[in-house]
Amino acid sequence: MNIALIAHDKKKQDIIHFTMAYKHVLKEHHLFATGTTGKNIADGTGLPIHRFQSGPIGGDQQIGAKIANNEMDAVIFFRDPLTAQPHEPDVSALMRLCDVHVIPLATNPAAAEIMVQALARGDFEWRNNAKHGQEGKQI
Ligand SMILES: O=C(CO)COP(=O)(O)O
Repeated sequence: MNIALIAHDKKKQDIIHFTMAYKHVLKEHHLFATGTTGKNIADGTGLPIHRFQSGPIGGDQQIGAKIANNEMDAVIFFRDPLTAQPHEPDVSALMRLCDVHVIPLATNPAAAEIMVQALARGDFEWRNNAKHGQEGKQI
């Protein structure tokens, strides 16, 4: 599965701890991230991860494009709900696209834990059907 990992600055430590704890699951998947989050995760865990631009300069939109193209299977996005973000429209657009394309989105560690455990159980196999069944179709 293709999994996007994103964290706002005050949540970066949380996502490093999370990816360390679930490295054994995440290493079986293709990982993508916004720039700084990706660097922190790669440095902290050694996991290979494709890094897009940093969020405020377009990384959220690049991940959104992958979602729109049905190329992302899950998004883990540790948002900071207590700090205004200069690129709030991009953040909202990314989450909106998850809902448009029915892509699982976890916005905090409790939800992400459930998501990763489901991933380990094979509960995301329906995404393979969604990818092969919907190619080129409008929704
Ligand atoms: O701002 C972000 C998500 O909206 C995250 O971007 P960085 O991973 O580059 O810090």
